[in-house]
Amino acid sequence: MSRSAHPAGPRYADVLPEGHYSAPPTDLNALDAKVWAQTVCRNADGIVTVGGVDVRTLAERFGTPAYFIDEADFRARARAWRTAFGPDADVFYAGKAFLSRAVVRWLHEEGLNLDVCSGGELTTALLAGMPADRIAFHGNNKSTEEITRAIESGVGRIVLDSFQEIVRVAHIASSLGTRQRVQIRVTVGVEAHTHEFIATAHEDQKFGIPLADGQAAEAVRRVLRLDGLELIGIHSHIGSQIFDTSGFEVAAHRVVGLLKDIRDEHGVELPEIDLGGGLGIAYTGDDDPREPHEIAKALTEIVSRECEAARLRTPRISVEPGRAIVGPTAFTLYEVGTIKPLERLRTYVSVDGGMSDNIRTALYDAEYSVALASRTSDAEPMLVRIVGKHCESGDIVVRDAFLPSDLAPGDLLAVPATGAYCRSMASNYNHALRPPVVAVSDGEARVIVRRETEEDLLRLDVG
Ligand SMILES: Cc1ncc(COP(=O)(O)O)c(C=O)c1O
Ligand SMILES: N[C@@H](CCCC[NH3+])C(=O)O
Repeated sequence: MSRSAHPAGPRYADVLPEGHYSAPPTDLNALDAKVWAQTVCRNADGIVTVGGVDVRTLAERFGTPAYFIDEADFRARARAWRTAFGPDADVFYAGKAFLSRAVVRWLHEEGLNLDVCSGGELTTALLAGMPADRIAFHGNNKSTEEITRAIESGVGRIVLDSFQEIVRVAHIASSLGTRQRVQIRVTVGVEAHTHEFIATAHEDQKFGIPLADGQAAEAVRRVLRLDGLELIGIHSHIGSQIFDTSGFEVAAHRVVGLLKDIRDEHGVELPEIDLGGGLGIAYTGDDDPREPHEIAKALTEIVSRECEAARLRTPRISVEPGRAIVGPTAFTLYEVGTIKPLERLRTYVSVDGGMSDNIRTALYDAEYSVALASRTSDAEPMLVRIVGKHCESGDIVVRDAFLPSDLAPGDLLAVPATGAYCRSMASNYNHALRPPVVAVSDGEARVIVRRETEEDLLRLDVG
C-alpha cells in the first residue's frame, strides 16, 4: 500500500465549531458492533475482516469500490424477523432495499415472503424461485403490462394504490378469467419522524388512498363490488428509518377503525392487516434501533388491543422490513485516492466511488460512519469529509467523521450499513460502473452481482 506524504490536516480542535460536533472517539480503530455486520472484526494484523476474509484480500480479488455482504448476518436477521412474528403473521422482505437472485434464495430458504414494486423486481423474484403466492406487488403507478404479468404469474396479492388502479386490476383479472387477491393501501395521516422524502403516511403525498374524507371507505365499496377482486386486507406504510412505534400505534388505530367501519357497513371482517416496513437501523453509534422481537411484540399488542376495543377478530398481521434486514449486513469498501487538507476547515478525503454507489447522503442528508479498514493506526484523529469522484460538490459519502491523521492514498476505507438503498439506488452518473456485490461467508467470497463494465454501458448506447 503506498504511503505518499501529504500536509498534515487541521487538528479537529482547530476546526470544530464549539458544541457542533461530538469529540472524536477514544479509539479510532474500534468497530462499533451497532453499525457493523455480525462477523466483522479486525484480525491479528489489524485488518478488518468479514465472514473470515480480510478486506485487503477482498480488494485485491474484487477491486474497489465494492459492497460486501455478510451472508450469515443476512440470514440471521431474516430468521429473527420470521421467528419474532411467528406462524400467525407474514414477513415480506422489501426487495427495493436490495434484490438479487441470491438474496431471493436466502429469503426463500429462511421462510420469508417478498414485496416487489416493479416488473424487474418481480422477474428477479420469480427467476430465483420465490413462489408467486408469497409475493406482494406494490407501486403507485403499475403499468398494465406489470399488472398483467403479476396476475398471470399468480402473485399472492396486489396492493391497490389509487381509484384508477382498482378498475385496472379488476378489468385485467376478469379478462384473464381470475379473481386477484388485493389489499388497499391507505394513508392514515401520520407524520412519521423521519426525512420528508421517506415519510409516506401524511396526506400530502403520492402513495395510497387517504382515510380522510371517506376516500378509503369509498375505495373499499368499489373493490367489494368488482368480481375480479378479492379484498383480503388493508395496507399502511408510514415511512422509513423510523425508531419508535408510536407512529405504528396511530396507524394501527386508524386502520382498525376502517376495518370496523367495513364490518358495520358491509358485514365483512377483512382477514389481514399490513403495517408496512420502515424500521430504522444504526448508521452511527447514536442510533438505537429496536430488536425484531420487541417490534413484533409491540405491533401485535397494538393490533390486538385495537381489535378487541372494536370487537373485531384480530386479523393476520404482515410487515415489510427491507432496511432492517439487509441494511446492517453490508459495507462499502473504497480506496483513498487523494487527501486535501483545507486550513481551518476540514480535510477532504476522496475515494474511488461516491454518489453513484451511495446517493443517500446527498438525497436525505443521511449520516454514515467510516473506518480505516486496511490497517490500524495510533495517529491523532483528524476531522474529515469523505467525498466521491463525481463532478458534483454535493458528492459526499460521509459528511463528518474522524480518521487517523496518517491516512494516505491507497488506504482502504469501509463505510458500514450500506446494505439497503445503496446498490439498489446506484446510478451510472459520469458513466460510473456500478460496483459489485460480493457475499462473504465462512471464509469464502463470491460475487452475487458483478461489477459493470464499459461494454455494459456501451451496449445501451446504440446511436
Ligand atoms: C410499501 C413499502 N413497504 C416496505 C418498505 C420498506 O421500507 P424499509 O426498507 O424502510 O423497511 C417501503 C419503503 O419505504 C415501502 O414503500
Ligand atoms: N430509499 C429510501 C427509503 C424509501 C424506501 C421505499 N419507500 C432510503 O434510502 O432511505
